Amino acid sequence: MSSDGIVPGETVIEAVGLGKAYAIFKRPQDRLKQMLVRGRRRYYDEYWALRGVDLTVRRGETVGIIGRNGSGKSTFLQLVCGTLTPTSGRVTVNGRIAALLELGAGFNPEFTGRENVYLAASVLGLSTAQIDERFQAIAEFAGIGDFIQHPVKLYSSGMYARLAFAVAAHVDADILIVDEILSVGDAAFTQKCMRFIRAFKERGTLFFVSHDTGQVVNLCDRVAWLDRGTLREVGPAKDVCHRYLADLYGTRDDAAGFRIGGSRREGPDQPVTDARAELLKASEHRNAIEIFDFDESGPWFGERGASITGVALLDAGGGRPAALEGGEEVVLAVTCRAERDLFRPIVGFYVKDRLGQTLFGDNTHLTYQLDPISVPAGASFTARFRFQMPYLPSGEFAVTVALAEGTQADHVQHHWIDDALFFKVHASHVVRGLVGIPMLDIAIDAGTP
Ligand SMILES: Nc1ncnc2c1ncn2[C@@H]1O[C@H](COP(=O)(O)OP(=O)(O)OP(=O)(O)O)[C@@H](O)[C@H]1O
Repeated sequence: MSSDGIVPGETVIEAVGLGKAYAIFKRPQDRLKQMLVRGRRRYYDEYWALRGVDLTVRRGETVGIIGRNGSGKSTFLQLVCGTLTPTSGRVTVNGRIAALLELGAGFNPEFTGRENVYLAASVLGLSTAQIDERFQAIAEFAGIGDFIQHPVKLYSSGMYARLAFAVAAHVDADILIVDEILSVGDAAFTQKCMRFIRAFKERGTLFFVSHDTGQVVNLCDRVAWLDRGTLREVGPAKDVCHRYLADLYGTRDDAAGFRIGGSRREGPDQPVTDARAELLKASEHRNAIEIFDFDESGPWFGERGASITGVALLDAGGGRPAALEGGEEVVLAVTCRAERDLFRPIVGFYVKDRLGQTLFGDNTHLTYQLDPISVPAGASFTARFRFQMPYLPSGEFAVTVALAEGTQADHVQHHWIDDALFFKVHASHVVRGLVGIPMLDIAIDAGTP
């Protein structure tokens, strides 16, 4: 690979000045008028979803496409697949493309899953005999059971994605296009797809669209960043994702407060204070939280390549009080030990109420996605989540903690402990809803007569 991330070799996709414009009619009747005047007058505005895109992709490359919502990613991929025709420029493709697009894989909704497998695989160039041979493997990969005999219009979006992926995985494609489809599957299926994608990378060309830049960096050699329909940058995955994220967060790369790989803190450190905070503290509604000790014996699962050894809810100064308060700044500290070398550890937590409803939670993935950390075997490390505890209704709460390795979509779960830490809220002014949020001001204005 060269310094700009380009893999040398035969060109499989070449887009030159590629563009797609849509006609936007202000009123429905304008569309009719336009048909009648046959191009002699224009009753529409032109909207360029994609404009002037030049991109060359070589055999064996893995190229990520990133960009904000509506930046033209799907339009570009549909032009490459030939499901859309360009308004300007051209795109040439040399090889068999299997596309997994966010909105449909070209299945006929009235046909059964089985019929669609035959249809889609034959469109992709397989003979009936080849499909007969592979059908069982496709059905097993999809794992949708008897649903394969039912019309796909009855499928959930997850089932649809499973079948689409199963077909694409078995048609000997040279080029695989994966557009956000992984976001609809469950975790186990996503992992299966990621294993397939990784194996596919060894032999084919991959186009990969995801809003998860960590996953893009993990998988792709090069990244193309689309911005309002134009190609803003193409280059090595990590560099381009870095600048994209900086742009997304509205800060320059080197701006204070934006450090990819470290913790990111913006704005003042002051928590948002409820206008009645002092009043609440002094009242019978004082949101006192009693904290119990870390319970190592809670139900757990995981491969134990690393372990969670401690969970504590601390005050803002890192002290370990017996009680905290809703609305206050707190730190949840999760201490872990690597039993073997770890690459990209992710530590996360959920807070659940006594009915098991998740109130909130978070993990370290986003913070470290572009500059992953490694931990050598035998070393201990602590993830700290500093946040403002919401006001909670009275009752008992449990914190579930997890330690994984990989990315959000593709990871090994090392140690997941349900109910690792309990806490109890003794009184509250929150009478409705799962949590109370700080009210910055509450007032009744005098009405005008
Ligand atoms: N058929 C259409 N008619 C008019 N405008 C369209 C049409 N299809 C897409 N667009 C517009 O083109 C722009 C690019 O859309 P596109 O779906 O390619 O973006 P995207 O980057 O894939 O977005 P997302 O991340 O939300 O999936 C958007 O502004 C969209 O509204």
